[in-house]
Amino acid sequence: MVKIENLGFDCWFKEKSGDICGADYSVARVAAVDRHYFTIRNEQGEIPAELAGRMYFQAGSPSELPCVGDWVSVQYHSDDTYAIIHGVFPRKSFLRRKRAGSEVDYQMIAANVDVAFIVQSCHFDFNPARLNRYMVMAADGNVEPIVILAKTDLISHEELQEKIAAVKQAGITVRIIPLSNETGMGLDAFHEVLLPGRTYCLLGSSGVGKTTLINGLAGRDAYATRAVSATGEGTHTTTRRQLIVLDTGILFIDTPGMRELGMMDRGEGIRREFDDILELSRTCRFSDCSHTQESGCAVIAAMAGGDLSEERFHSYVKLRKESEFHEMSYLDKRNKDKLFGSFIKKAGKSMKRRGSKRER
Ligand SMILES: Nc1nc2c(ncn2[C@@H]2O[C@H](COP(=O)(O)OP(=O)(O)OP(=O)(O)O)[C@@H](O)[C@H]2O)c(=O)[nH]1
Ligand SMILES: [Zn+2]
Repeated sequence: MVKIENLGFDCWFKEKSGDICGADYSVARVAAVDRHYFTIRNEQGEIPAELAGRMYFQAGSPSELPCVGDWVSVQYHSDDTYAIIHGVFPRKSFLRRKRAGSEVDYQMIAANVDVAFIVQSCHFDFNPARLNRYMVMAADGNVEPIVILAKTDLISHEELQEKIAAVKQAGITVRIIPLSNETGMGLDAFHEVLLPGRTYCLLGSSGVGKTTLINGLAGRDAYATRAVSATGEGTHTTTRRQLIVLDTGILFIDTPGMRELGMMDRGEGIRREFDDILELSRTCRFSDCSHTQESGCAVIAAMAGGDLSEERFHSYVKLRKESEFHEMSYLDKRNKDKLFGSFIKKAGKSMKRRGSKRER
């Protein structure tokens, strides 16, 4: 059986127990969140959980509600098969990002992450400015960043030295681990960083080799999907495990928010990389020009005149489609979050339900 300390509950959190956890409460860690459905991890394993209705009322914003990695105080019910979360511990560190269009509203991505590996592939993905944005995010949340330059097998030794120099040139002074899942180079250095009871995450664009790295440590089913029963309503939802405990006692967090971060980033990259096309499209006759058949389309004119290659335009269209898809799914979720009121309504109902059970 693992102890709560093995899950990362160290002195820092213990000191705060008095304020958060009364005698009737136990401590557990949030392992997955899917809207109102929580999965918590304790010494025994994973248990579905629900927030006490009071928590919805007391939270000033959604970012104060528990997220993956948070330590929470809970009470167990139904022979310990189900838990109610009553409080959240202060966060030692966190990863969050500003919600689009807001200066003050944040989306929590994960809490209590000790080290974030910021992964870029040496090949197409390499971009020191983007690395720096991740560095800022880590610093904002008190998370230690380590840079991984992945897929070193795709470039020469000299090119790798240039890339490392470029990272340092960009003002990044943290540790850099060049590695390749293909040749095994650098994997030892990566493994040496990992300590039992500490929590890690991998941040970076899609396709840079994050999953391959984790699978190398954990075996294929580390993040396997698991059914979590939705409490009370008699429905079921399926949540991918977001906090995993490896056999070696090392903890990894991988949340949908982290994936979206990598995707969004790609959108930004596209805007920068294809700024010539964006510039052109500003001079199209119609502001919503699709650049396929419209008269007065500056993009079509540029292609006809040989100023823009069709190939370049097609790769722009392809990448934009991908990134729009991911940004849309993000907006979708954001809108759901905006319905914070519906959270509260639901909480009210579940409070009433529990209240009426007690009266019986
Ligand atoms: N050449 C090379 N290819 C690699 C390396 N590591 C992973 N790949 C390949 O790169 C592709 C993407 O790897 P993943 O591990 O799925 O990348 P990811 O970052 O998890 O991507 P998402 O799951 O989309 O976030 C796969 O086809 C891997 O086989 C490497 O070190 N060198
Ligand atoms: Zn056009």
